[in-house]
Amino acid sequence: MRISVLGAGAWGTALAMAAARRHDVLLWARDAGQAQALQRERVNTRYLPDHPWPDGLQATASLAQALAHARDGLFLLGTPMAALRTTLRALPERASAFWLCKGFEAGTGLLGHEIGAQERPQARLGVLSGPSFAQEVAQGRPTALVAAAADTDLAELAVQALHHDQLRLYTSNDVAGVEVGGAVKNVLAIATGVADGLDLGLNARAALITRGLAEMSRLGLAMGARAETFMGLTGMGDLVLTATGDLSRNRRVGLMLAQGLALPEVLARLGHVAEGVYSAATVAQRARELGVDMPIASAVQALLDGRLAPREAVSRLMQRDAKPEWGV
Ligand SMILES: NC(=O)C1=CN([C@@H]2O[C@H](COP(=O)(O)OP(=O)(O)OC[C@H]3O[C@@H](n4cnc5c(N)ncnc54)[C@H](O)[C@@H]3O)[C@@H](O)[C@H]2O)C=CC1
Ligand SMILES: O=C(CO)COP(=O)(O)O
Repeated sequence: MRISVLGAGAWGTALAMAAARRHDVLLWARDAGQAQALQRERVNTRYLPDHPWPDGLQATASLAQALAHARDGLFLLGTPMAALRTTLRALPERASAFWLCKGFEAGTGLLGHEIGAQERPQARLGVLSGPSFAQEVAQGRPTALVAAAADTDLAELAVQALHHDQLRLYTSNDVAGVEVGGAVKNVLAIATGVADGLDLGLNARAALITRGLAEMSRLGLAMGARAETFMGLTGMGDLVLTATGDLSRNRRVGLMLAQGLALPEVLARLGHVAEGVYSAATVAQRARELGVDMPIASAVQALLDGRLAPREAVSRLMQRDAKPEWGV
């Protein structure tokens, strides 16, 4: 199969490497210098150093070439959420594509499938998500992902592209559920990073993860998702990974904020995108519109906006009235 991966960050590169073991894969980097370096060095020194490329992977800075390459194959969109709309707009009208980004679009508050319906209504579109640090996938360590699409044949195309010994692909048709899980877990990972950075303990972290999962599920159900999706890989699975794993950029944002660093300094040190920073406000916005209570996500947003200091954000959560664990 011919596959083009658009966006040469850590995750786009890791999946391009995985697919290239069995397919003809072209990785598009928007920066010509970066594309030349990738092609010459056959390793992504900036985003995924120490992981040499398989023979089946080539890089280009020509978007036209990348679009032609997978015209009848599969596109994997590896840009951050902020670039998903423009990337979708560049695709052929009837392309088959999965995006890899996790978040709500800043400003509009839309999920990927809602942007896709606006920009490429005739294309076959889906989302690839699940607990998966790029670095571990590049190392060939066992990982499970979910390919979610309304079109079952399209989900099967993702399986053909990526399913192999160390990478297990599950399929789903709950696109909204898979996307809400991926977007909200990033915001929650900032919260557990803050709690761990303040040394609040393992009890606090378990409470944040569990109550965060309840918030994620409430929002998802209000948006038409299915409850079981939040118990699966793209809900609980990705939340546990990101909230506890130090490879997570979102968790590291929380850890650094707890040390007292200002957000611009945190982002400069990170050197990668941390989608939770950009999604926190839109999670809160969608929750407000739908009348869904999301106290942890709201506290993270207040922290990122500079309205609360890390300890104040924690106090705000602890001072809430007692209530039943389930129900309103
Ligand atoms: N790194 C990981 O372990 C995983 C990341 N993701 C998601 O994948 C998405 C991308 O993340 P990473 O690859 O880790 O980010 P990264 O920070 O490593 O790289 C981002 C890449 O996107 C490129 N980019 C930014 N704006 C662009 C535009 N307008 N057009 C083309 N390219 C553009 C940058 O040049 C850079 O190459 C995020 O939404 C992230 O949440 C999902 C699963 C795992
Ligand atoms: O989505 C991820 C793992 O599934 C990566 O999380 P971070 O963006 O926080 O590193």
